[in-house]
Amino acid sequence: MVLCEEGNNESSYVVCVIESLKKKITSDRFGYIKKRIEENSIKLSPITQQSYNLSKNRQTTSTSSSTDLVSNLLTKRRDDVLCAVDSREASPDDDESDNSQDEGSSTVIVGGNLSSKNSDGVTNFLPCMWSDGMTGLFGLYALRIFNISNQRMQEDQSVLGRRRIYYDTNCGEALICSDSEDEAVEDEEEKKEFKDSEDRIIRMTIQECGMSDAVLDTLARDIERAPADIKARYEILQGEKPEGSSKKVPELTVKMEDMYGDKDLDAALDSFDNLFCRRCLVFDCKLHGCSQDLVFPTEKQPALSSSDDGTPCGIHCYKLASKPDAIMAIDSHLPVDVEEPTHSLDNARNQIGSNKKKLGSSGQKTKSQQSESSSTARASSESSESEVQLISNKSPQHSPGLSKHKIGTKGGIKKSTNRRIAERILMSVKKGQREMASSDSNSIVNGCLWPRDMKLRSDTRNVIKDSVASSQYNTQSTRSSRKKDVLQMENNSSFADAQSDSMEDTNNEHSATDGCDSLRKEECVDENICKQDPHSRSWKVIEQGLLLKGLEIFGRNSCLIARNLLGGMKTCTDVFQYMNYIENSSASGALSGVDSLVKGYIKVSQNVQESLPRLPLRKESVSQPCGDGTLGVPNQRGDNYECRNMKLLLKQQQRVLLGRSDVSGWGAFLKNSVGKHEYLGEYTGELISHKEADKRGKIYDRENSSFLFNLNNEYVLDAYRMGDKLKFANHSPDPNCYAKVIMVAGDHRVGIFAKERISAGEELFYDYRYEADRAPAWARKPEGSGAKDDAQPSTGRAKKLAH
Ligand SMILES: C[S@@+](CC[C@H](N)C(=O)[O-])C[C@H]1O[C@@H](n2cnc3c(N)ncnc32)[C@H](O)[C@@H]1O
Repeated sequence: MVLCEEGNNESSYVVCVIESLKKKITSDRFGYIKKRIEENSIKLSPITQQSYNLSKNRQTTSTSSSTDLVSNLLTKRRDDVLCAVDSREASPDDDESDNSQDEGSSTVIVGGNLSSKNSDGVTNFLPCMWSDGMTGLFGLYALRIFNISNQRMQEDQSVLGRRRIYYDTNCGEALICSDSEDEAVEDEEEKKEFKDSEDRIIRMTIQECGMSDAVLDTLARDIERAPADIKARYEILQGEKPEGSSKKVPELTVKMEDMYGDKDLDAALDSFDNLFCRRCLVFDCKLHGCSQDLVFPTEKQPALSSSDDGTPCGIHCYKLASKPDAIMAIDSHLPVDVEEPTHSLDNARNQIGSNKKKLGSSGQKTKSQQSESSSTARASSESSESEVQLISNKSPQHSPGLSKHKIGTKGGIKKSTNRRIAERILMSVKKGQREMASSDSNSIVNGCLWPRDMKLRSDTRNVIKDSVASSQYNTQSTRSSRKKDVLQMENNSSFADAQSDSMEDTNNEHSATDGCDSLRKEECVDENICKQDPHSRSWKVIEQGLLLKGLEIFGRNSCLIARNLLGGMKTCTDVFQYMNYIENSSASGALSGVDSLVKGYIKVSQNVQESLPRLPLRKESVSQPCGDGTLGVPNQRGDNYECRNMKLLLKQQQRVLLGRSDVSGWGAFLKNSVGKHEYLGEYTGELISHKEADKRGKIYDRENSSFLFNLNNEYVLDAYRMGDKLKFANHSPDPNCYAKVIMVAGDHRVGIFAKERISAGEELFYDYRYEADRAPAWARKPEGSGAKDDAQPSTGRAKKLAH
């Protein structure tokens, strides 16, 4: 420490003291950081070494066998993404590439092998481009099913909640735009916290030089606060730590530990592994609950056949259900930290909870414990990334890598832990089998739902209740813009339709045990299905739809389908049994509706060459016409009504082209002619809150270009930055299309349908249904047109409304 001489000038003495304190703090800080870097590099070295070994091992293995898909995995993934991006950029005007926007919105980016087109010309694995150019960075790790859940902006990410950032018309640079004075003031007034280092300078300087005005002034100048604040802070500090009790040098060290102790590398990595959502690319994603397991095409198992390495994907894996002895093998197969299957979000959340707890209690743990737990967590997380292949990759060449990994992981595990895990899994499996048996018999005797179905049913009902309640709320409401803004669902036949479409039992709000017929119309669309095998009976239409999608994406891999698409709904065993049931059902006539679709997919997926990356199937080759009675439901409205959800789910949409509109800017045009009520496609976009929408709307209104669509009383779709081509459909009071909010797999989604027969090449219009008091001139209904506006007056921004 520099020695300061007390002289006449008190102020320069104080400055000298402060400077020397700062130097001391800085050097302590450097020392501490250096120490932590060294510690962390020691901790990291086994991990990096292990990754290096794995990668090296794969490389060696792949040289010995050309069939190994995981050869030089890291380079391959990088190259794949670059290729995909290149191919997209190469053909901007290509007709097929037009379609890529459509496809892009439902694209599943599955690590590498982002093939842009298959031989049938069906584009499937194209990267969703982030407007901010993040694809290159995150594309490798993102599994994104944009269409299914769109993208929910978190409140804390709110553009307005932070710094009022908007995006310019070129979709590129952000505009910083403060449009709310109140919020700006609020931000300014936010109290600045004192840093630990500032606290120490205040305390030590005053202890050294006293608390004269000159000292306070100098400190105030240095720390950029008011002298009164410095004084108040010192008093607080004194209250926290009575004078005289502080021992200067040790305190400094302890303080450093406090300051940086929580910035532990393990904790950070744990957070990343467990809390970072790889779909939305944010931490603590509310939509997906946690980080998603990653899936790569190399994981895709072909037919469930002999070469299976027997590694179960979790306690509900069909491999365990069919062969309980296999549990003993888990000892050497399961990643150490896998205590629960990742079949449901709940489980995942629980896992997060426990991880959080682990982090929270890190103070009680020793460092080595922390290190061990986190590296095992990482190991399990890694298993969700590349090591998911462990589950599915059956190539014998890959096995050595796998076993290496296991050995590496196992190194830090005590045998007793393994035994405990195995015992727990054994118990769970037995319990599961007991429950399965009893619920099965119950369902046969009473003809009612399985317990799991009951839960789902009640969950679904809650969702519906919420929707109905909120729609009632909305129709009654005159309280706020939001309430008036959203769908008038109850009065609105469209939403009632939408509900009855997928949730026929909304009105049957009796007890869940009222009998299966009334409750299960939704899942047992086909009464014949109810009478069939229990495997089929318990499958809802939406679950079957997801299974179809799963077969299309992963092939016949029950582990991956269950985990990625049917989490919380069906287990791996359920999927496996159902697929077997379908496959073994003899005559094609014995299967109806979706069952035969599933069979088609199973059949085709078996034929897909195993060595190729996923080949997208032509939907037309396996789909069957709807509304012809194959679903067992009379064609109630004669307009393919009952297929709407499925069409949305399966993206069976029309080709839409982009062109210069007859009315304004760009417009959407239909490539082929369609009949009345035909499903044309989906209006997709970012899923944002109404608050966010109102804030963005201000900017959009200024630009006279809004892509906001009112989805429900919680969310608005904003297609400004991303969305399907249908977002370019313009408004007309006498349109040829209409928009409808439909419940699909528990999500509200917007479908655009033909209001009449539309010829090929026609421009598509629908009525934006802007509220009268907010509609721009071009969307106002002509005076005396007699058109009744059922929208309530409100104060928010104009948003499109469904019928
Ligand atoms: C969803 S965008 C439709 C695509 C738009 N034409 C474009 O080029 O981006 C909605 C915007 O298109 C314009 N628009 C849509 N229908 C219109 C109409 N009938 N007359 C004038 N402008 C219209 C308005 O500026 C509106 O905000």
